[in-house]
Amino acid sequence: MTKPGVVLGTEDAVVAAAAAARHFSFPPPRTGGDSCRKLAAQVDLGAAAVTGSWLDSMKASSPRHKLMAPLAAADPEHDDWMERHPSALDRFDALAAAAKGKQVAVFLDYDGTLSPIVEDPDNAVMTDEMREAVRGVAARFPTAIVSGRGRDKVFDFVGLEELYYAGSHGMDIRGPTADPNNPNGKEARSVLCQPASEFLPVISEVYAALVDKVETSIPGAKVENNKFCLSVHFRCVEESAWGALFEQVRSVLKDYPGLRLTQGRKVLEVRPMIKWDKGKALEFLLGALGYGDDGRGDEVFPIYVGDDRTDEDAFKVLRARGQGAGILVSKFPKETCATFSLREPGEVRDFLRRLVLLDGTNT
Ligand SMILES: O=P(O)(O)OC[C@H]1O[C@H](O[C@H]2O[C@H](CO)[C@@H](O)[C@H](O)[C@H]2O)[C@H](O)[C@@H](O)[C@@H]1O
Repeated sequence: MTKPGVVLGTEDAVVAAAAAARHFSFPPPRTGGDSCRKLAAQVDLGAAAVTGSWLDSMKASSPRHKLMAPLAAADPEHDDWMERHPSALDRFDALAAAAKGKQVAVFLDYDGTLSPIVEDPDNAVMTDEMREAVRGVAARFPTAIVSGRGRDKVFDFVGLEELYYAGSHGMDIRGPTADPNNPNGKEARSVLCQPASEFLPVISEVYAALVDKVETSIPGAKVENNKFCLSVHFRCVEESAWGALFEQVRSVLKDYPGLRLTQGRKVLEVRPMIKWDKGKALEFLLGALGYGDDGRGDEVFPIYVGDDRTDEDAFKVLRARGQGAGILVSKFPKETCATFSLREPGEVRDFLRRLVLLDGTNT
């Protein structure tokens, strides 16, 4: 079946899109375009892997760019990037017009999107204001959290039963356990997807090995068990020890060819070697909501908000479907497949509050 792009519902949308800057096109072209090159979250772990290239990549995961503050507005790099990835708040009207008449569905990454990045992953709480904004959106639209965290852990942080949760980078999906529009009782929707369940024993084994080898020998390193995947944090590790940390991780993983290594923000992620990522989770959830390839796929307007390399897989899915809005949370110009940008979680909260006010045709 051919998938049509989003059909703008009003004249306003056409005018708004036409007014967009020269490098910016919305709805996005289905094949990606210049700004959507292959973004490698995964790095080769084989014999040819050079520690130097890993180090470059680890440094790139924590860029020290100039802040995108108003003062930086004269910066050509900043201007060019903002032209290609305008603020979702500034372009909210165009986005709302494109969504008109469609079912909005909202997908939210957690760390760096709903909660600010902090040194200790166990302290990455979200504010009550953010929780209320998410609660408001979930009362209007199907809403999912898509996180690298273990599903139970991210649920503990968010604490809203009416959401879908896709933990472990989408390898552990569960539907809502309560319906905000059905105050008379709980509704446990039977959505469940665990494509990597056979890897549970090996992940536990590697977790123990990494704690033993990396945490004990590299000061500041922290290994986090996210159930179907693991995080090796180096945010609190001296940069001079990053190479040693990578070598330790590689020496553990060499005995586990079924696992692969990817990168996030000052974190190495150990994941099963299966074709599953946040993009697949997004496709699964859209299908579960009745908007898969085989059904009413063109009737939905998915909005995906995320800050990390792993979120690029979801942005790519939206590009490929030629619909919805990918929104990258970043203060710095970054290569991305997202269409829009927001600078930090405070802007995400403001965006969610505006979404709640969309007129009634989007429910
Ligand atoms: O997909 P996400 O919800 O963004 O999860 C990705 C990883 O996020 C967490 O690590 C990141 O946030 C930490 C807390 O702010 C920060 O200390 C760390 O440097 C970041 O990489 C989480 O701890 C990881 O397990 C997730 O995989």
